[in-house]
Amino acid sequence: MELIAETVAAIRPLDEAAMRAARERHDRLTKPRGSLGELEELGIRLAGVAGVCPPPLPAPAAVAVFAADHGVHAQGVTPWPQEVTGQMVHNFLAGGAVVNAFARQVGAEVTVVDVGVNGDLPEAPGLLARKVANGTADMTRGPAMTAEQARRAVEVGIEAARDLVAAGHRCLLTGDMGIANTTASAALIAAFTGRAPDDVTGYGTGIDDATHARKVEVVRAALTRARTELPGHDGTAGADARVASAAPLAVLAQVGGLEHAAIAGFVLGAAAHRVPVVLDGVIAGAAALVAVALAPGARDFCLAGHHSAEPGHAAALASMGLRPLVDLRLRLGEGTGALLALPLIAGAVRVLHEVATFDSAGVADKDAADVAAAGPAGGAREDSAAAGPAGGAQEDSAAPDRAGRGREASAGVAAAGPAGEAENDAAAPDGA
Ligand SMILES: Cc1cc2ncn([C@H]3O[C@H](COP(=O)(O)O)[C@@H](O)[C@H]3O)c2cc1C
Ligand SMILES: O=C(O)c1cccnc1
Repeated sequence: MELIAETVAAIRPLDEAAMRAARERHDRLTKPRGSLGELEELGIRLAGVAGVCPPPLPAPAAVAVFAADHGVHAQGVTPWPQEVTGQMVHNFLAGGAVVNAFARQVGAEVTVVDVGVNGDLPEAPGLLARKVANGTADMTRGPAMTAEQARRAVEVGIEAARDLVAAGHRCLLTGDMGIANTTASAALIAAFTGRAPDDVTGYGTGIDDATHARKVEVVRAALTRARTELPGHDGTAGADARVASAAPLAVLAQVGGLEHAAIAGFVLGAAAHRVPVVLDGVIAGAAALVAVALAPGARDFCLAGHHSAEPGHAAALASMGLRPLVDLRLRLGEGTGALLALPLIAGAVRVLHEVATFDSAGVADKDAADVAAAGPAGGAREDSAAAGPAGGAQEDSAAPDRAGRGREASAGVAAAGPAGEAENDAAAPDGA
């Protein structure tokens, strides 16, 4: 079978049993229920991704920076010369970019993938030479890529994910480098979400208002042209999102970039291997729309690292129902926003491995406290009402075998390694 179809077919839903085990475990840990907010949901989802509770820590982690050039650069949508794409690749390989500093900070490995930089790059350690073309064509004048180039670039991403997972990486992060790629991102996001170009086109690396106005018109012109070449398109903006979801690769070829294609493949590959993939900013958001249109189940394997200053990013994340972990008004790309989120993801997982349960720590369970304090959260009150005032705590202390097992299991996390207790939990939830 062809690699893209094979990868899409390999993507399975989240593992419900592992998520149930994680949910139940969260409720037994020595903290008020729900007190870790979205990190609890994150830990539960990661259990579903891995199919085990607790899920593996997201380490070692690897960020893949997909680099490519854009023909639409000729339309004056960015003040930066196209050569900066290749020059930044050298900087990544020398360890001198922001992505390298942040990767060192969180212990992630950086891999740079040349999927379409205009011009030759010398071989170098850390560089995967996977050039599909010397950049895309100008999307205002014709399709950015041929169907074959788009397919091949998606495969490059799938293969990169496969190889990083095979090398032992347990969390993948997306990165990008491509001068003018926020223009292609805006076009993809407009096409897939149906939003208007002026809603989703931002200031990229930093442009003046006149350049921004031109950029919006460039996105509009590319979409208008593309509609005439997409089978089944009636030429109206209202049909964009329907056509994009029915023919994502065709839309990708019309207005996307080679790095968008590769990142879409990277997302699919991570999902097929049941490894979480942390999305960086607007370029990753646009690429993930392509991946999710190809395989809706891939969405559950995506974590939104951060909220970029580019307006299209929020539109892309909202349409996939993903909430960003951090919001620092970054507008850089390279994988920087994804890397900054990694410690939060690790924290969400570590809680499930290391935090003691009420039984094991000898802390009185919540129900007694809830009844006394009638805490502010509606959920807590509901729970105590449902469980009754006698509560799990008393029951637990009256059942030494369960308390004992709890203590032993908790210690076993450190001694026997992460998976031990989890599998027990999944097989025989404690609270049953
Ligand atoms: C020195 C430099 C380093 C970067 N690192 C990431 N980007 C980011 O900016 C580019 C997109 O912005 P636009 O669409 O406005 O050209 C991409 O290469 C992206 O990764 C950079 C841009 C520059 C100039
Ligand atoms: O959101 C991003 O990742 C981004 C924003 C501006 C420029 N480059 C990347």
